[in-house]
Amino acid sequence: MIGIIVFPGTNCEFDVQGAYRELGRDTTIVAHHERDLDDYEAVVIPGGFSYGDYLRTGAIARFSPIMESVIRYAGAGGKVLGICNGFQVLTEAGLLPGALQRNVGLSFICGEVTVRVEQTNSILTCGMTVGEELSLPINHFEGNYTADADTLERLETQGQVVLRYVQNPNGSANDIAGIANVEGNVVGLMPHPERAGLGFGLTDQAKAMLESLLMPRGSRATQSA
Ligand SMILES: NC(=O)CC[C@H](N)C(=O)O
Repeated sequence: MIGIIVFPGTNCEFDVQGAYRELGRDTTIVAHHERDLDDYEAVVIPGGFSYGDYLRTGAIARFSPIMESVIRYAGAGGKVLGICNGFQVLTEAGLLPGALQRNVGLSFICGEVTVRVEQTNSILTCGMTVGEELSLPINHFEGNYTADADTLERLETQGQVVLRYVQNPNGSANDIAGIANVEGNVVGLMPHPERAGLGFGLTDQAKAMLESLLMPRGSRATQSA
């Protein structure tokens, strides 16, 4: 069972639910005021505009009761995936380094991007192949990943950059589209794999990405490391 966390303003929870339903996986919606995550094999924080993106995107959601549980869950090795606004919440909560700032050009972008898989040591990419490229939808205003030089250096040398844009759409440092924590059990990305073909059938590569979340830790990553 996958727990999908919603805050006021989240709007991609049913996309995530629909995608996992297509994969035959059960999901439950978990409200921001709840605290219990024990029953879930993975937790997804979906996209949207939590608390209207007021103050700074993700900055209010991080104070929700459920985020204390997410921090504990991640600390115990639980799998946490943040998609778009979910990525923004994870950086605000300190579960991932850096921040997402406004896109270069200051426009909301909505379209398809090609991303390259850079690492297979994470819960998002363990069923994929390094160097594999795939097309994923994006729609965001604040997807421009930034971090100080030392953090960027650490992300690169420790293999925490899991996805990179082939053509950078938003000004993200080092073309970063998604990162993991050192352990690989917490991942955030700006593109939306759950929407890749949603309504028409998910693409095979999006399926592989979403299925990765439910693979036993280390199963494929250890083989390909
Ligand atoms: N699709 C989304 O999750 C949007 C993310 C965020 N609120 C932004 O515009 O940057």
